[in-house]
Formats: sequence, C-alpha cells, structure tokens
Amino acid sequence: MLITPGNLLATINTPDDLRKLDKSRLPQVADELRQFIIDDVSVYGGHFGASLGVVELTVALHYVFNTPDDQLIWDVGHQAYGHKILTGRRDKFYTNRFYKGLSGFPKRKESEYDAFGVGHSSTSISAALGMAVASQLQGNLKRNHIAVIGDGALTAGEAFEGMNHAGATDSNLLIVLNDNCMSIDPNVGALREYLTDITTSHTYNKVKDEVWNLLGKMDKLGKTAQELVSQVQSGIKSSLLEQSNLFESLNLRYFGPIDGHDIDHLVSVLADLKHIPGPKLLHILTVKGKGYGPAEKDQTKWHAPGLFDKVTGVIHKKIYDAPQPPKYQDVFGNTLVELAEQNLRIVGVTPAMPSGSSMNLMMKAMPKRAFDVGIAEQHAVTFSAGMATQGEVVFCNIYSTFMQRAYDQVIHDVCIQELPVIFCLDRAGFAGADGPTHHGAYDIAYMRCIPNMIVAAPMNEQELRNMMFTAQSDEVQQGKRAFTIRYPRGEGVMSNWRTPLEKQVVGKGRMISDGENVAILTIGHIGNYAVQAIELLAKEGIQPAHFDMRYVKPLDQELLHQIFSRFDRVLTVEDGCVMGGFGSSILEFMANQGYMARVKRLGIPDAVIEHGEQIELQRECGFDPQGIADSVRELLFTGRTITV
Ligand SMILES: Cc1ncc(C[n+]2csc(CCOP(=O)(O)OP(=O)(O)O)c2C)c(N)n1
Ligand SMILES: CC(=O)[C@@H](O)[C@H](O)COP(=O)(O)O
Ligand SMILES: [Mg+2]
Repeated sequence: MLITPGNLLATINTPDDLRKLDKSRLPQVADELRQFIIDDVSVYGGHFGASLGVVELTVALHYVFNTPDDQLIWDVGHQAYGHKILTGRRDKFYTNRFYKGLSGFPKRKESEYDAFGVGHSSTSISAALGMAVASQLQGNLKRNHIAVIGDGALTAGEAFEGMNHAGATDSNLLIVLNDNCMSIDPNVGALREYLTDITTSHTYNKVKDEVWNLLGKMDKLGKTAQELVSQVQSGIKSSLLEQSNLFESLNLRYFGPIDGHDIDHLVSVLADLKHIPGPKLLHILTVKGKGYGPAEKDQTKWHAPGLFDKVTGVIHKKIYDAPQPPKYQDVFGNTLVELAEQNLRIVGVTPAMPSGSSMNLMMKAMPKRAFDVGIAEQHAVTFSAGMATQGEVVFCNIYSTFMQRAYDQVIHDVCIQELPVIFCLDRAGFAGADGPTHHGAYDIAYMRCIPNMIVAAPMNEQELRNMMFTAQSDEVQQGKRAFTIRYPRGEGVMSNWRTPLEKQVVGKGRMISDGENVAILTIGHIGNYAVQAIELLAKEGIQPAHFDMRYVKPLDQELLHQIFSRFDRVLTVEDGCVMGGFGSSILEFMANQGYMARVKRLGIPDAVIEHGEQIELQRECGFDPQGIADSVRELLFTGRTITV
C-alpha cells in the first residue's frame, strides 16, 4: 500500500524540486513530511521519534545545501526517514526495512544522496571529515560536508576522535549537533549535563545573539560572514566562550543553541554557515517525537514502537490464545536481578541499551549496582575489567554487533589480564529488519579465538539462566576466564521459564535426540530449528541424531569423540558466520584428532546479508528448519560436501 503524500510533498521528487520553492512554503513541506512519516510507520513500522524530531532540519539542510554534491551524513541513520522521502524514495518508502525493500538506514548503494552507510553510532564526524579532506586534496574548496549527530551519539569516543582531528584542520566541515536530551533511553553522563548548561546559560545565549545579530547584518555591512565571525570572536577573546566552551576549545567554531523546529531560522542560519569555511558546530535543540503527542511524551517507547493506531496512539499488541515465551532479553534481565539479590558482588553494565537489553530491570531494582555508561562500548568493557580487578562479578551486556567496537578491550583489558568478566551478547544472529549493520554475525568467530575466553550459547531460556548462574559461580570466577553468553533477538521457546537455577559443567554438551546416519550439531537457539527439521524428516523415515553442544569453547571433546566414532556424516548449524565459527571449530577438532567424515556447515556465509525478518534471512542462508532438513537429505543422498 502506498502512503498518500500531502499535495506539496507529492511534487517533491528530489531536493532540486524542494530548492525551487519559496522559503515561505517550507513549513508546509515539513508538516506534510511529518505526516507522511507518521502514516507510514504506523502501518509498516520502523524507527519513529528520531525522524520526527529532525523533520525541519531535514528540509532545511536539503533546501540550503546542494545535495548530493554537498555530502550529508546522518549519524546512526535511524533519523533519516525524512531524508529518504525527500530524496527520491517516497514511493518506495512502504518497503522500508522489509525483505528486499529499502534499508532502514542510509546506504551508499541505495542512493547517491546517502553519502555514507550508517547504523552504528558516532561515525559521522570522522566520515565527513574524511570527505572534507579529500575534497580539499582534490581542489574542491566549495563542497560542504555535513555530519548530523545526536547528543547520544556524541557520547561515544569516536565522535571525540573525529572532533579532535577536525579542529586541527581547516577542512570544510559542519557538524550539526541534534540535541534532544535523549538517546534511546534518557541520555546519560557529564556531557549531557554540559549540553544542558550550555543551553540554559545566559552568557552563551548572549554570545549567540551577538553572533547572529552580526550575521544578520552581513548583507547591509557588505562584510563576509568570515570577517564578521572573527570580529565577534576577537571581541570576546578571553571570554567564557573561548575559555570553557568544549567545542571552541577543540577549535571548532560553536554556533547555537538554536531552536531546531524553527525552520525559517534554521534556513537562515545554515545559509550563513555555508559561507563560513573551516570546521564548525551548530547546536540545535529539538524534541524527539516532535509533532506526535504520545511520542513526545514517552520517547523511549516511541523510539521504535512497532505498528500503532495513529489516531489513538495505541501500539498494537499481538494477541495469543496461550501464554507466550518471553524474550531472551527479559530472561536475562530478570535472572540478573535474581542472581544479584543472592550474590552481592554482581554488577551490571550496559552501553546505552538499558531497555533493549533489559538491564533496566537491575537499574531499577539496584540503581547503585547497574550502570548505563552511554554509547561507549569500549569504555563499557574496560570499565567492567576495572571492576573485575577488584573482585566484582560483572555482567556486561552488549549487543553482539556493537561489541565489535570493543574488540581490543576484550583482548587487552580482559582476557590477557585473566579477568572473569561475563559478556552477555544480545541480538546474536540475524538482527532482522535493522539489516547487515546490526546482524550479530561474527561474535562466535571473534570471541572463540581469544585465549582465556569461554563461549556459550543457550538453546532456551532455562539454558540461559543456567549459563548465567554458572558464569557467576565462585568456581568459574576463580578460573579467571571471561565468559561469553550469546543469545538472539526475540522470544525463546519456554512459556514457563522461571526454572530452578542449576550449575552447568563448563564445556559440556548434550544429546537432544538420538538417531542414525547423520549427526546434527547445533549451538544455541538455532538448535530448535534442528528439532523442527527432525520432525519434518521423521515423516520420511529419516532420523538424524541431534546434539546441542552448548559451548563452542571449550568444546565437549568427549562428546565429539563419541559422535565421530559413530557418524561419518555431520551437519553443523549456527546462526553466525560460517567462517571461523562453530562449524569451523568442529573441523579443527576433526583435523586435530584425525577424524574423517563428510561435514556440511550451515550458517551465515561470507557475504553481506541484507535486512528482512529473521526467518526470511535464515531461509536465504539455508538454516531455517526446511533448509536444515534439505541439508540432511543432501548428506544422506548426494555426493561429497567436505572431507577432512
Ligand atoms: C555503536 C552503537 N551503539 C549503540 C547503538 C544503538 N543506538 C541506536 S540509536 C541510539 C541512540 C542515539 O541517540 P542520539 O544520537 O541522541 O539520537 P536520537 O535518537 O536522540 O535522535 C542508540 C544507543 C548504535 N546504533 N550504535
Ligand atoms: C538504530 C539502532 O541501532 C537501534 O535503535 C536498534 O535498531 C535497536 O535494535 P532493537 O530493536 O533490536 O533493540
Ligand atoms: Mg538524542
């Protein structure tokens, strides 16, 4: 179903159409754009509040700057729906985040207006600076390079690395700081306090007024904006602006704060800034969810609300006849609180995903022992390591994809120092509609090669609880190895999941069902698909055996010896990259032990797998229940696959 645009929006197929309009018509464009986003997301889903908050900014940027020649980069990109709609993708927008449809994030392959692919936060400044420096090297001094970054994304180290470098250049870079005082959950940390102070400080507002007054007189005075700005700045040389403005201290000219919903003012300010060379930062204040009451009120819930009734603001909930399994994240959150009540040394750490990881349960129950550290995965890991040196039992929960940011910290700060930090990697496997930037594809491969690291994956909720229980036990903590537990986005399989906690033997797998001719070895939740595949095969009289290995590292060697002495056809299944993953670990075992067998490995291939529902992507990669059954048939009835 196409969403019907308003009359004016319907005439805008590219930013060129927008730029032909009189400035007085821009508020109408913004209103229609906002309505279009509400209409679309209510029916098709996706990220919501962030895009509503930057509607005016989006229109103003495309109006003032000469996109796509001017390079516009949206940090994270979850707020770029308006940008997509104005840049030729309005009629396809109903496919946003669907299998084979538009990506939910800017993507270079999708449009020339998407200057840089995003999804993970805080890359925009570095990328825009790289482009700006390249433009300089190529003699193009006119091109503008704009990074739009949120206050949440600004908490990450990479944003500061970019600003630190930018301030030492004369590159043509504009950073627009979109400050809405929110990350997904409320933004945290000293920087948030600083931005609030700067927003409310009389001194800054006075300075800001002086700058804008002068810029406003630019035409009459016949001076260049550059001259005027330096005039203002030299006038206040030793003032508070230079001494204590964080951005000024980094050599970025600071402008603002201004109202990011006043489109008229935004356009004038951006038009002025366009003529000011060098690195500069415009601080705008916006409201996440702007223009849609419920989203303004509960900004966390409306970050990505799912489908909703746009008139009543009621978010649709699926109705089931029977109790449904909980999400893995909730099993994690509840079990953590349960464990922390008994073990007073337990602490929790999340980098900016309290709701997404359900760490918010512990933050609420034990506010002093659970920490949201901002979008700062590297810091989260080293901070955890620091606490572990003092005997704290740390559960550091990071989405698998975001843990990629903190790889050095895992090796250098945790494993080399033999610190038993517990990493709970949520969203392991396909993330679904968020797509390749968010798939948790690589964690098995990147964790299992690190010394002093245990890697486990639960097949169900009970297993997750038991793995958490095991990881925090004195015996395992004293073993001085880090402990990774990976589990997927979404629901488990047990409606009655509050099972008694039982300690596991680290590195022990289990047989799920016995069979003949083929052994299926699985790791984690995907083992449930093997169970379904076996049910399908049973109808044909085929009965493979199934083993849930539980631990990728250490592998259950005893069980593997039993398996390879009985089976010469083996299928491994994982919801992670095949290269270097669980299946590879089985091949290594075979090579080391001298076993010969036909082995087929199912998992995520060496390719970028796009977005779609998890099951669609698993099907594409051949490890949905049907695909697993097909592979068993292939091992049984067709030629060789892999021989070691
Ligand atoms: C490296 C990384 N960590 C975590 C996330 C998850 N995440 C996506 S948006 C977001 C909040 C961003 O806040 P902000 O930049 O202020 O943008 P807003 O949503 O407020 O517009 C977070 C934590 C991410 N995309 N990348
Ligand atoms: C844009 C971003 O990175 C997050 O909003 C992400 O989409 C959250 O994913 P979940 O919905 O799985 O928590
Ligand atoms: Mg924000």
